[in-house]
Amino acid sequence: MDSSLYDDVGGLDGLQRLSKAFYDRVLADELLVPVFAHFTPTHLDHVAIWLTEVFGGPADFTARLGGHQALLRSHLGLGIRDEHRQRWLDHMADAINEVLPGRPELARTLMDYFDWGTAIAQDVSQNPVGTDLGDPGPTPRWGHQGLVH
Ligand code: HEM
Repeated sequence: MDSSLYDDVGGLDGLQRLSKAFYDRVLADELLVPVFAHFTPTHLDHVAIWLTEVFGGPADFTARLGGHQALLRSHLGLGIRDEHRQRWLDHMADAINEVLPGRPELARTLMDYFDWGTAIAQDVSQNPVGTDLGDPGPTPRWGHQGLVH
């Protein structure tokens, strides 16, 4: 399959709609609101730009927003627990169903990424703000067969 996941989800526009549908749910959830206490609307755009790069679109998160290391650093000190991560995944699955309905195979591939990525976010979040994470390497890329690199 030659198309990127980025193309399959409808490019940046599709990812912005996904990000919006996701945060509408997160910010209405009493379990998650304390974790997202410092949410600002830029967060929504930044997530769409991160996913653009991961799913094979332009590398704008690396060019403009600090790349892989900045993404990891955003999660320092959050102390994400198992139930936070699970709820995050539940909201993402619902948001995918809303924005990309009737595409179970695509939904599964996207959720494979989110399953993988949320485990890393949870792990990193146990470290205090300011922890030196070293060089995590380039932003990961995810395709139809899973992790590309
Ligand atoms: C694949 C998994 C994930 C991705 C792609 C992701 C993406 C992002 C991005 C791009 C940012 C930076 C936002 C900005 O610069 O404004 C961010 C920050 C953040 N993420 Fe995640 N995240 C993931 C998992 C999680 C999980 C599991 C949680 C908690 C349950 C979480 C909670 C947060 C919080 C609280 C912030 C900082 C909020 C803020 O600055 O307003 N993330 N995330």
